[in-house]
Amino acid sequence: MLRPLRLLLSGLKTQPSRCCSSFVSRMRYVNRLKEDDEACAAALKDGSIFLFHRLSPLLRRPDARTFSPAAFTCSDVQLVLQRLGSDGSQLKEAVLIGCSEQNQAQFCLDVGELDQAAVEEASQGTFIDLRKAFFLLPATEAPLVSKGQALLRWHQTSRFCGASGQPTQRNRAGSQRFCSSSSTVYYPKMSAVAVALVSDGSRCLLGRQPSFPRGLYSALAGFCDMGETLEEALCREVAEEVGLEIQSISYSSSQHWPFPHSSFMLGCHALVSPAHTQLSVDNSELEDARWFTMDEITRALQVKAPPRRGDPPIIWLPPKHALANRLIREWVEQQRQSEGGE
Ligand SMILES: NC(=O)c1ccc[n+]([C@@H]2O[C@H](COP(=O)([O-])OP(=O)(O)OC[C@H]3O[C@@H](n4cnc5c(N)ncnc54)[C@H](O)[C@@H]3O)[C@@H](O)[C@H]2O)c1
Ligand SMILES: [Mg+2]
Repeated sequence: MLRPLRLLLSGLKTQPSRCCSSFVSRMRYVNRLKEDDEACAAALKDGSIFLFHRLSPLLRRPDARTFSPAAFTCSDVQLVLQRLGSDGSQLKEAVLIGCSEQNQAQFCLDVGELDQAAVEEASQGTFIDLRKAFFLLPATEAPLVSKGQALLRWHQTSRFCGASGQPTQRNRAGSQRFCSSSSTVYYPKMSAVAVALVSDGSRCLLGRQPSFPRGLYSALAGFCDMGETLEEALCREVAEEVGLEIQSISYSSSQHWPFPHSSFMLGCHALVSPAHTQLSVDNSELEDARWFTMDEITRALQVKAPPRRGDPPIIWLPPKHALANRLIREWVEQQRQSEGGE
């Protein structure tokens, strides 16, 4: 039977098209939802929604060892909201996060004005602070939750225009906010952070801030200043924090880091001249910085969990989710390859 044209057109709007590779069509679909409020509202009806309570994501435990972010359908969320006495209009506050490989639009929604325990009971999950949740989740799922939280936080802190002081209005997807008084469009922001794993050829340099848990050492990092290149930021931060000059900077990879407020981490490897490895640590920034041998790093990588109170002191490294961990592992691999090649 022929479908009416209106239905065909609405179908085109609410599903990724099938003309290109599935990745391309998903990316174009998400882009369309950001620009078309009507298509976005329709996509929400068929989409999945991740709930947050005052920026803490709702997680479920499919089994004793696994945590996963709870994904709800729009009608599930409506039921939960209705059970708790809400009229469901909050659903309009949902923010688009992306699109799953199953072509389903993904949204996040903060239900912070409802009673936390009541939502947990109705949805059979637990709201867990992102600082904990991020590391409980598999590395494949943590970025989705951290992106959702970052977008929700941005909306909560961007309600007014910096130029006119008037309230801003969001589009349906939540990908931008607009001030009709000053005609300013605001987009979600990230701060760029440069991270360097510095090596002298046989050792690597790690430091710790006073706020780090006991025994944790990480790669040197710092926020990029306005107008700086990545390379300039890395050279400045290493000079400021440990008094060394670096060279041979090579880019590794990047990640979104939700702590404390949405940073865009850019990870690099760098070298110091073996003749200039004497550290001069700025104790206003770092409590300690040291050179670590390959043996020390290999041992530290084997530490599976942070030491508990009363445990003997040990050195441990950032968890797998962190870019610093990746840089350290890449360095170990490079060392192994160069030892094998000698
Ligand atoms: N994912 C990872 O592997 C990884 C590794 C290292 C650091 N980090 C993160 O990188 C971030 C920056 O590292 P850092 O603390 O060494 O930076 P840093 O050395 O630049 O020192 C932080 C200080 O810089 C100032 N600052 C300048 N611009 C800022 C901005 N846009 N936002 C906030 N503060 C700003 C503040 O005074 C702040 O206290 C931290 O949030 C840390 O969590 C992540
Ligand atoms: Mg720093």
